[in-house]
Parts: sequence; structure tokens; C-alpha cells
Amino acid sequence: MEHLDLPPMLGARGTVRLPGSKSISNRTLLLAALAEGETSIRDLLASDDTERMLEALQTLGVSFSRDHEACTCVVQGVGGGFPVKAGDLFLGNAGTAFRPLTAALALSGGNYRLHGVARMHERPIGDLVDGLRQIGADVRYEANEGYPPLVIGPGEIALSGPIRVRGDVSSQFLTALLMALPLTGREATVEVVGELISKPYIAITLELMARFGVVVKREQWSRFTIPGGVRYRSPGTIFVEGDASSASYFLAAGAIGGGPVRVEGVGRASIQGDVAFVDALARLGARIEAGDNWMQARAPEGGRLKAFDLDLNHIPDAAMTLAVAALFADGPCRLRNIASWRVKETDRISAMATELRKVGAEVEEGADYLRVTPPKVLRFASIDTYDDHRIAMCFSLVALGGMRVRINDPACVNKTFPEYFDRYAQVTAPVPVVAIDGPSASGKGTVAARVAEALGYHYLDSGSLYRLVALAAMRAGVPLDDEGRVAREAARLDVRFEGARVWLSGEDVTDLIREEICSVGASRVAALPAVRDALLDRQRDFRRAPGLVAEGRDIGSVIFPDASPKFFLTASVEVRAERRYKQLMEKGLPAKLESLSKDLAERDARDAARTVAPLKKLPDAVLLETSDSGVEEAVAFVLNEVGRAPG
Ligand SMILES: Nc1ncnc2c1ncn2[C@@H]1O[C@H](COP(=O)(O)OP(=O)(O)OP(=O)(O)O)[C@@H](O)[C@H]1O
Ligand SMILES: Nc1ccn([C@H]2C[C@H](O)[C@@H](COP(=O)(O)O)O2)c(=O)n1
Repeated sequence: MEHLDLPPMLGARGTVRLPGSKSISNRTLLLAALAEGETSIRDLLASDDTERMLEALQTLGVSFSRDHEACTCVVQGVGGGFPVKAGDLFLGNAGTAFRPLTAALALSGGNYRLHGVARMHERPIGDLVDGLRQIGADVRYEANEGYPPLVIGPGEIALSGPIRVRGDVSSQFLTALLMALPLTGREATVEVVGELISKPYIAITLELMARFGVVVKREQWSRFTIPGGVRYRSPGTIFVEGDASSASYFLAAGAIGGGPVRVEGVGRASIQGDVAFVDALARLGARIEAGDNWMQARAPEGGRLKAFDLDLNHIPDAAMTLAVAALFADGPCRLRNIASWRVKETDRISAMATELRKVGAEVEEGADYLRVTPPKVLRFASIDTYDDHRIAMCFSLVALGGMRVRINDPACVNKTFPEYFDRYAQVTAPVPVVAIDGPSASGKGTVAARVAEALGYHYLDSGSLYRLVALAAMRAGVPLDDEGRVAREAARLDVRFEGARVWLSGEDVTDLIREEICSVGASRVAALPAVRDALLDRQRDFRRAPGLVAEGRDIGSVIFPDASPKFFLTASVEVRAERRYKQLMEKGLPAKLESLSKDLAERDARDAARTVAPLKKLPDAVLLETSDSGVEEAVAFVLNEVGRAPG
């Protein structure tokens, strides 16, 4: 499966222009299609869910033109029911297209089939179908009672008493009925049975219907009346607000990662309920500022978010972001009244619990709540995303805890926010890595250690890991060409680094791994792909704040391809042999210059010729040739490139 590795982040800061709201985009598209006249929709969201709606409208005979760059769509309204009276519509996993189209088509007097991806066929729609059948609509289930696919015929629509619809599973059923009923041209009343959830989404529906000329009379949140004789009329031009749910990831990033992170396109004047996310974030101690069209978050005064216990029924989507923010709180957190999560893109309560546990949280899962106890230290995890865009986006925040995280199937964000990870990268600062690759005895280790010290960064001598593997394998009697067994030794290497000293299974082997037998052994095991794989994560774990200087052969190419700057440090074989000779002599170890020179040349050749991660200068690496210069000059050169004056 495709995945995206996010490095640990130092913090978050910056400004993000948000994409258009999904809820507003799909409602506006449908209303513009049903309205009389031409509607120019500005800042329309371009995503999978809006594509599904547009494809459906096209199939149903609605014409529109798009300017992708300007995010504008001009829709020619059909002024009532859809002109095409038969069609097969695939709506993917777009609930905001499926539910309202079901209602509008049930009142359009044609024959239609509506279906989607497998998960869409597991998401209940029975309450909406029951509501539509009360007024004579012909809506049938193709397979399972209560679930899509649906088959719609021309019903005998008769409005007598109020239509009763349940509001406690999804508010989208009520939205669908409200948006479709003006097609009848008659007065219609809808009564909500049970407590209506996600009320702010109904508020969006009513506001947009009003902009298209249909004002609904609302009594509390339980009775809604659409006047008779009304028709949708285009408002001319309509602007789509930035997506308030998408804003939640960036605002949380500001609250967790220092900030300020500012989102533009949505603010206090928004019609979206999810702007209330900032109020929840403020309860966690985050410092919030907001204007009509922007919001901004910074970390709490004390730096740490406060534990919380919140009813989140009114912001079900943005609430997922709080579940991840809970990882950074100063105590156990409770997210209450979130039962609707169970019928979303996936069972979000179960999925979030599973993934939060992977990063080390203790999680209690109830029918309609989650209790999250943050871990003392976050763990690296490979996050499964369940084809759910919001899981992918909110778990990207884990990286702000200084822990790298892997997001599986990152393209699932295309549902609502195709550019999410690019925007995330714009406001986050990865823990920096300086990569120094080069051949044996070129001076990488000496220079890297000195640079790390000057910068106050961590230091990784990756070659020592291959030396340790060779030593461990030899001690275990494993032939160095037995890839599987050597890789197993690599995977279970019990190693500890402390300053310049290295321990293997509790024994100080600092000098031992520098001996010739380990040098040659390391070069051999380093050519085995399974061994390199086994050491990959171990090396990446060295990337910790405030930064890392890493040296080896494939640091810039494989281990940290995003390292910056990258260096290729080298010297002629003769010079390197002399340096190694001197080094060994100083340690009182036996050596012959000639054989050292021959051996270095052989190791260079082996390291450069192997198929996996060969030693080579990368195009984006700075060449540092040290045959004629000393250590001080090399260190100064690197520090200068890093942007830090030596001394
Ligand atoms: N520019 C330089 N001029 C002179 N001596 C140097 C220079 N750079 C490093 N040395 C010396 O060369 C010797 C080998 O350096 P070092 O061990 O750092 O190389 P290395 O590339 O890390 O080797 P290996 O890959 O085998 O671990 C050390 O004694 C070091 O002090
Ligand atoms: N990233 C790395 C580091 C080292 N190796 C190989 C190359 C050498 O033959 C051996 C020992 O490395 P040294 O201590 O001399 O730097 O390990 C590698 O393939 N990739």
C-alpha cells in the first residue's frame, strides 16, 4: 500500500488558505442546479466528493462550465426537477451527494439508480427513504433493506400531514428532505423524531436555501415548514467559504506545535458549525484569535494542552481532530456524544481507538464516546486510514509530538482536501537533518561528530550499525552471506550508544567494531538488502529535536532523502589510507599502509557497486574534497553551508 512518512516536526507556524467547504459546495451545486437562472459559484471545492456531485448533475441534464484554476463553476439551473428522466448514478462515498440527490430524484418523476463504493452501501439511509415514502415517493432498496443501492421510480407525490423523519442518526436526511421539498411547489412540513444531531449542519442548509430564495420556517429544531408556491432562484454569484472542518487540523497544529497558525477563508462570520472547534480548542488552553474570515491558534501559555471532557455532538467532524489533540493533553480526555461517528466513512469510533492505541495512548471506547489517556512518550506507528480522509489528516498531527508517523493510503484525503499534505508541509518545520555521505576513512565521522557538537544536534554514525550487525552475526555463528539470518540479527540488535561509546548486549564494543574483521564484515552485510531494510527504522529514530547530523553511505539517498544540506565528503584513496594508518597507529593497533590502501579501494568498489543504496554522490549533495585540507576547514565548510558560523 502507498504510504507517506511524516518526519518528526519541531513545530508549526504560518498561514493556510483553505479549500472550499465540502458541505457548502455540494449543497450549493444542487441548489444551483434546481434553481431558475445561472449561478456563478466561486471558490468551489475541487475534490472527489464534489466531482461525484458534478458527474451526477451532468448525467441528469444540468449544464455547467468550470474554471479549475479560479475554482469557479457556472451552473445553468434547470428551474425544477431534473430534465433527464432516467439515469444510473455512481456517487462514490459522498454522503453529501447521495442523500440530497436521493430526495431530489424521488421528486423528479423519473427512473434512477443510485449506488456508491462498498462503504456507502453500509451507511444507513432508511430514515430518509421512510420519510420520502410517507409522501408517496417510489424508493426501493436494491439489496439490503435500509441501505444503498437505491432504485427510484416516478412516485405519486401527495403532501397531506407533516413528514416525520428521524434526526438522531444523520442530520443529512433532514437536509435532503428540506432541499428537495420545494420541488413539489406545495407547502410541506417536516417533523423531526428524536433529538436532532449535528444541528449546525441544518443551519447551513437553511441558510443556503434562503440565499436561493426559499425561506424555511423553523420551530426549535423539531419542526420545519417550507411555504407553498416557492421556487429556487439563483442569487447570481455565490461564494463558498473555506472548509471549517479542514481548518481544524491547522488550528490544532498551531495549538500543539507552538503557532501561530492562521487559517484564511473561514472565521467568526461563517455559517459552518465547525468554526466552534476554536471554542473547544480554547477550552484546552490554546490561545485563539479570530476575525470574520480568519482564525488563528497558538499553544497555551504553559505550552501543554489541558485535559478535557466535552460534548462534541455539534462538531462531529472537527471532533476527530480533538481525539488526536488529546495525545498532547496533560491528562485523560473524554469525547462525548459522538455516536454519529459510527456511520461515517468508516466506524470512526472504532477506527480512532485502534489508531490512537498504536501511537501509545490508552483508549476506552463506548457506544458514543472515547476516553483517551495520552502516552508518556509517543510511539512510531503506521496509521491505517480506512479510506477516511479525516483519519489521515488528523493523524498527521502526531508528528508534532516529535515522533515520525506513517500515514497509509494518504490519497484518501482527495475526498475533501487533495492538497492537504502540501499545505501541512508549508506550516510545519521538520526536525533538520544534515547528511554527510562518503567513502571509508574520508573523515565523515570526525567531521559529523564535530558539526553535531557545534550545532547541539544528535549524531548518527550509521556505519557502526553495520559493524555491529557483522559482529553480532559472527558471534552467533551466522555466515555473513546468509541474508535472512543476518537480517534477523540486525532486527534484534541490542545496542546502546552513549557519547562516543557503543554497547552490544551490554558489552562495550567501541574499539572492537573498528577492527579490520568488523570493517570487512560490515561491508559484506551492508550489501544485503534485507539487512539494510532491518536497519532503516532504527536509523530514522535518531531524528529527534533539535536536529541530527548523520553520516554513512545512503543517508541522503535512502534514510533521510529530505535532509538538507547534503554533503559528499571524500579524499583520494592514498590520503585516506594514510589517515586510517595514522589513526590505527595512534590507537596502538597493527596496520600496513599498503594493505590498508588496497582494502579501502576494495571496500569503495563493493560499496559503490552494490545494487541497493550504492555509495555515490547525489546531484543535490555538496562535494567536499578534503585531500588537501584539514578537519577544521571541513567542519567550518559544513557549518557555513548549514548557515551557522563556526566558533
Ligand atoms: N580533513 C582531514 N584532514 C586530515 N585528517 C582527517 C581529515 N578528516 C578526517 N581526518 C582523520 O582521518 C581519520 C579517519 O576519519 P574518520 O574516522 O572520521 O573517517 P570516516 O569517513 O568516518 O571513516 P569510516 O567510514 O571508516 O568510519 C581520523 O583519524 C580523522 O581524524
Ligand atoms: N549508511 C551506511 C553506512 C555504512 N555502510 C557500510 C559501508 C562500510 O563498508 C560499512 C562500515 O561503514 P563505516 O563505519 O566505515 O562508515 O558499512 C553502508 O553501507 N551504509
